[in-house]
Amino acid sequence: MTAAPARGSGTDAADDDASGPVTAVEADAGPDAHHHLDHTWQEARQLAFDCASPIPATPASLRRALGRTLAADVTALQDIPHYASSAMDGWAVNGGGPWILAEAHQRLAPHQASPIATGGLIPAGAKAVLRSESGTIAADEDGLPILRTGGSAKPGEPRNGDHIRKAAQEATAGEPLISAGTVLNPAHLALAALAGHDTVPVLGKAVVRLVLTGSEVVASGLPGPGEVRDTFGPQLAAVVRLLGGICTEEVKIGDSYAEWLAALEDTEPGGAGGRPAGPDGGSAEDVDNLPADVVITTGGTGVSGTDHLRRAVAELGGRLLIDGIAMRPGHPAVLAELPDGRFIVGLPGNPLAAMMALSTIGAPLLAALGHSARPPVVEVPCGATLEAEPGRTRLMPFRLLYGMASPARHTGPGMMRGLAAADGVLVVPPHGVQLGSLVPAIALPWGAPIPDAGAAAAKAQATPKKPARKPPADSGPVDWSALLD
Ligand SMILES: Nc1nc2c(c(=O)[nH]1)N[C@H]1C(S)=C(S)[C@@H](COP(=O)(O)OP(=O)(O)OC[C@H]3O[C@@H](n4cnc5c(N)ncnc54)[C@H](O)[C@@H]3O)O[C@H]1N2
Ligand code: MOO
Repeated sequence: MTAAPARGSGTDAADDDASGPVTAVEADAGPDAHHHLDHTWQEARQLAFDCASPIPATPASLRRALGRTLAADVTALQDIPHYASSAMDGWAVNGGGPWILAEAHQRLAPHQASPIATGGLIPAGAKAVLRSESGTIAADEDGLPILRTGGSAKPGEPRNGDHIRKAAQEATAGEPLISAGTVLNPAHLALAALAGHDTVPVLGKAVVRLVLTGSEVVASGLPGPGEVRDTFGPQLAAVVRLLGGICTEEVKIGDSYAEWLAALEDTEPGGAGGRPAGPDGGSAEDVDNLPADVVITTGGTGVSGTDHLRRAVAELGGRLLIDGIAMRPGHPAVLAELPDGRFIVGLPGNPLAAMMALSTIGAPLLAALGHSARPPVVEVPCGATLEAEPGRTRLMPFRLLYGMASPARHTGPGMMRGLAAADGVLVVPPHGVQLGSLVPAIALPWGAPIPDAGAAAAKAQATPKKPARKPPADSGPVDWSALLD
């Protein structure tokens, strides 16, 4: 097998050596075929990663910072706690009892006490807090109220310092609390608030705008003949989020060129009929007002009179970085860059084709913009023999059965059933795969990582072992795919 002449650095070994020669192939022949060479699957993936630089760090409000990666250490802006406070409801006291009651917050002289609530500021002069259940208010001989220990008070209570939370107990001003590189969880956000921060610096992520096209597409109910239910609205924003982008807006347009051009021209956040796309949209804070870094379109990548993507990109002065990938499904996928720096990811309209195109070029692009490594390609033992299909890589959703990858059923370009049940996607090289041999695979954005049998085998080879007992003659791999429903 030939190693890939990678465009740029960081090519996965699994990409190269398991997927055959990486030479560009002729686009499908036919009256409307494009007169250019398609990129191979490997080239497209690498190019989509290499074309983008990480988006600079930005301040994010605490509510928006969950799951983001901290770009710089968070330090305490002042002592935490920044004042001594009471840990109990009761009285702040100075010295031993009985105590004369003073006004709250007033400096306490010896044998004076004043009422205090949990969290209340310890007044000057106070040495301890007496819990409310350990004290009683009585009248002295002159009928004035005095505080005495009683109730559940233990002997010697209160000792100096009892129930006082000292200032700086948790941290002193300037102390680092959360390290750069941490992926922020809810407790980190609470700690940052405690430390006095309103925002935290986070690594940049791509802001993504979705443009869903097609006048036949209906968003709810049962579609009539010639209509289709929208499969992108319910999933795309979520998948973009799983791939490391922030989906701020979703725009639906019909099939006219004017609508296409307007949708791609529009850089106004929240402009032209857009609506917030799921949980990342909504109430205005940081990201909602940022222009998109990436526009993902669906449909219109084909060659019919209503397929306007390439023309709109050209009219806007953009350039096509990828115009067709030698893969199936998802072949007509497009990656373009506009003069203002926005990337356009053109996904085919067929639902499975779109998701395969998104995995191929959208995932590495969003990873590069979002400071992440390129999603890995691993190797799994193939549970079926897959014939050669010269000139194109096939992306096949698979189920793992007894550790072997069996291609799922219902995986036509317009289907979602196979992907919905899948454990990952096989990247079948043009020369096919023999039953039992290793085949490259990628994980699903929402799925568990796939155990890398290739890496495990390489490790086992590197570690000399006792000779294994000879396997029985009939112990070859079994094609389990008949078990798939
Ligand atoms: N003469 C040729 N025709 C086609 C070719 C070709 O090479 N020559 N390629 C085929 C392939 S492969 C694909 S993929 C599609 C690409 O189509 P488009 O990107 O132009 O998408 P549309 O034509 O708009 O739609 C295709 C298909 O997808 C349905 N669709 C669109 N949006 C949605 C949605 N939101 N939810 C569900 N389904 C959607 C649409 O109704 C069509 O059925 O072109 C082939 N044709
Ligand atoms: O590439 Mo189309 O992507 O077969 O459906």
